[in-house]
Amino acid sequence: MDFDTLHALGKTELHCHLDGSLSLSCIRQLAKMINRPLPASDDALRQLVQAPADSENLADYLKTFDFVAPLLQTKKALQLAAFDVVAQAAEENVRYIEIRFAPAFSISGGLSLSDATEAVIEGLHQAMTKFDIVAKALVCGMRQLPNADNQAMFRANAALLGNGLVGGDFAGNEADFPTSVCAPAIKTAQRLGVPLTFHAGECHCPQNIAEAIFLGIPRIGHATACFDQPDLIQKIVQTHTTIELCLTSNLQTKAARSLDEFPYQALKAAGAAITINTDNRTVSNTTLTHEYELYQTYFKTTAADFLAFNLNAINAAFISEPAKQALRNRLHQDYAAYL
Ligand SMILES: O=c1[nH]cnc2c1ncn2[C@@H]1O[C@H](CO)[C@@H](O)[C@H]1O
Ligand SMILES: [Zn+2]
Repeated sequence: MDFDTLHALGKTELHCHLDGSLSLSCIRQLAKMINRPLPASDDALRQLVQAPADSENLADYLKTFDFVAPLLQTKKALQLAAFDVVAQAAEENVRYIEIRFAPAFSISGGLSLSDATEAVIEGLHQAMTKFDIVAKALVCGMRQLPNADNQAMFRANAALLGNGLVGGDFAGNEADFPTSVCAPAIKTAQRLGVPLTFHAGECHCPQNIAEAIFLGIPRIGHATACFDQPDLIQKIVQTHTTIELCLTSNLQTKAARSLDEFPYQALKAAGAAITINTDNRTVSNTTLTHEYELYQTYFKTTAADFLAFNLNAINAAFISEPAKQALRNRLHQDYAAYL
């Protein structure tokens, strides 16, 4: 399929970070609101908000997020940001998206941990009235924060579940803070009834994936380190764990040092539930359409495969069964001409 066809096809995305996906025009608007000077040329700005080409690891990649954090400290800013990311997704015919962000990174201006989420939800709702898309929010605990902080974040947000907020995640510094360190906060989120996904396997550490599955987490972001671990892949399949693959991001963080270390082929051959995601549209300089094009080029992924991955995403989405059925019907229509 050519790029225009991939662009026009209906798509779904489970793994997209708000702060890593702001358009340059939104970044300019938010910077203006706090009188922060930015380079005049978009090329120069892009250099500041994209991961450096020579990122050596996840920690390097994550440094890029420091640039945007000061821009996301008011309700208005978070609302505009959420609207902006949904607009980008809708433009490339994403029908369902879950957008994640870390409330703990948006409280330095006086917002509470739930104010921040309410503002994001407001932006998502505004975008849904304007565009043909369903957009939901996930709140991220951060691995490097104390468990008490992540527990407080999930407690503060649990009351918003079902009203635009549909679940939680853990992101951040995986190399120094393995899954076991986060277990107390994971268990708190689970006790509060927060459906969870979880970043794991981005630092050549299959154990972090295994532990997350052992803790009962049904979705794993990345899971890159399973590429050469057949027993772990079997575990992923047996437990029906859904994997949120992020190809471009993995090549940048060196989670996969080459395409051979990307787990797509191994997971697909084993029959695992895989999904295609951008991770960070701006930091990784990508779109979902571009990711599809890469899979087609590198792995000969077909329209039938893309449909199956989208249905996997719908199955794993943190929404009601009737909402899932409506999205499935839509996707079947979208792909019918290409099967
Ligand atoms: O690929 C990733 N792995 C781990 N953490 C990430 C990744 N992308 C973004 N974040 C982290 O998640 C926070 C909330 O959106 C971001 O601020 C960033 O620190
Ligand atoms: Zn991520």
